[in-house]
Amino acid sequence: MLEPTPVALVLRGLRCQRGGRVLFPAQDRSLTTGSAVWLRGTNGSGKTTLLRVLAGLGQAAQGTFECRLPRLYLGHANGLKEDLTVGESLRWASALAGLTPAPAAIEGALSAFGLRRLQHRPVRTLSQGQRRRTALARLALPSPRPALWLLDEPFDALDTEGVAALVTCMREHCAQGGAVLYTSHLVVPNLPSAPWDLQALAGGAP
Ligand SMILES: Nc1ncnc2c1ncn2[C@@H]1O[C@H](COP(=O)(O)OP(=O)(O)OP(=O)(O)O)[C@@H](O)[C@H]1O
Repeated sequence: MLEPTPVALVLRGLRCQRGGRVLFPAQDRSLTTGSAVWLRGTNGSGKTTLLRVLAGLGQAAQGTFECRLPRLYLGHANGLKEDLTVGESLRWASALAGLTPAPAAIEGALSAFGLRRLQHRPVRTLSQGQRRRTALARLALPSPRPALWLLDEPFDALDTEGVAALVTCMREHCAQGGAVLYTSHLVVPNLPSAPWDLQALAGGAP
């Protein structure tokens, strides 16, 4: 008999609020390891708020959730320091995550996002897409354990090649027993994903 796929995340009646308003109906959901889930919803429906709560950066209004994998959250903002180079930024992000990747792993992650040629360039000289690639490169570092990635609009500012690099990275992560919950306003090609629709409550949208 096949073993059931392990659960990465469970939500039980979870609701979130901003500015004192509850944003969406109670969510009862689960995400399994090895899967990517596309969190969809209109502007203002509460996707960012929900991801931040799941990342431990905000409080739920009601309900609970249980995450059975380590979490890695990447928000809208790239969180880069203007004076660091691309290579230093990746090493800094690794250190913040408690990782000390070997030089070959850093090179591999830079290559995965087409950044090797830019590795000595300061962040302040990068375009928006190059900044996004730099922030995302940490996803291509070898990880000691499968994780749940919580990615808020990770495809923003990426060109076709950047989208393909991130899709490859997400697919490999799922194949290795990780899980991904991401938002995107556009359909992402070649990324099999289960949809999760967040419906704003009346008065919850802009
Ligand atoms: N600082 C704030 N104070 C009060 N309300 C806020 C604040 N920030 C956001 N909101 C409101 O919370 C709601 C949910 O915002 P959130 O950013 O989670 O939505 P979203 O689904 O991620 O939207 P988008 O698709 O536009 O990124 C919105 O209606 C927004 O107006």
